[in-house]
Amino acid sequence: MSQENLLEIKELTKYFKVKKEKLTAVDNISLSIKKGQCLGIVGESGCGKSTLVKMIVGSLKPSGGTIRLEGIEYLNLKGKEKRDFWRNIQMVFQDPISSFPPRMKIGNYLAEPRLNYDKIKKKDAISQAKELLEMVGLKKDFINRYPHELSGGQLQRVAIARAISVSPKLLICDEATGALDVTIQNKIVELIDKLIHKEKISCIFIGHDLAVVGSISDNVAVMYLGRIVEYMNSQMLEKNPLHPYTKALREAAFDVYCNQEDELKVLEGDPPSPLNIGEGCAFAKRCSFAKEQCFKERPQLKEVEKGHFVACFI
Ligand SMILES: Nc1ncnc2c1ncn2[C@@H]1O[C@H](COP(=O)(O)OP(=O)(O)OP(=O)(O)O)[C@@H](O)[C@H]1O
Repeated sequence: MSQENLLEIKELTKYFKVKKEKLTAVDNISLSIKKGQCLGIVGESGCGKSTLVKMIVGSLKPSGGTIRLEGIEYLNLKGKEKRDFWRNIQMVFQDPISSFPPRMKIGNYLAEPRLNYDKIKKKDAISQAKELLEMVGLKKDFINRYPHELSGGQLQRVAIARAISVSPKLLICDEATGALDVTIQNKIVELIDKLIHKEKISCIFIGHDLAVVGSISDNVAVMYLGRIVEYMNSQMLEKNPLHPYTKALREAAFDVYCNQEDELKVLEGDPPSPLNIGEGCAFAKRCSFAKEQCFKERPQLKEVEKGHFVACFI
């Protein structure tokens, strides 16, 4: 294990049994995240993003492969070690309101993780809650409010504050801005960006919008039907994406990368069923460059320049 890597995922796979058939949701994925870096994961609905995250946070058991944080295969931990471990990985979800207990004041909600993990005094936890609120750009007196008294964007700030309250090593944002309108979305992305750098937290930022994901991430993995089809840093994503699928996503993300006057190109067709991916490249049927080989053989992820990996024969 490299000294610098915080998270290492090796050959991770998840199958589901659907009516006696095997559905491949995550197919042999290997990834690593360095300390303090943000990895973006992008792909259309159904490509396996949530399944991948559920395995990282221990809510789904992998069918194969390993996940290590600082070298520890943490999914096998038991008892106190397991309890203590989980503060290291915190999540922010898409829908802020559903993750809040409606009758719990914001102050108590923010104080709860420190009370549980560190057994600090309630008075100290509430005072830290006020600091956390200020850190995420909210007023201290929000501690006395209930979730329904806050907007979606404000609630998402509180969710982020709670996630960082226990000084995690890895913050996972699963479509964390997806339910917010665009101006609020940008502010939340800026906030996450500022906090992960200030607190030196590594981050996995998941979304279906390449522009949003690219704007916060150091490296981006593009997923298609359970596999990574391209992995590169955000400069390569902006200047030289190579996989036809990444290019199509990039063109669709016109607001950041393209001239707003350009015609918006939409990716046509649906991905094939994960029950029946077939032999060839899973993207071949939607790819305007596909040649005979693409329908017969599965392209493997290969390094084409330093740090830039692509699974494509073209
Ligand atoms: N519990 C399950 N049982 C059977 N199939 C599942 C299960 N969970 C997910 N899947 C299937 O696995 C594939 C990947 O789903 P997943 O939710 O990981 O995709 P996603 O990229 O997160 O999509 P979205 O952006 O819509 O959340 C899909 O085909 C989905 O239908």
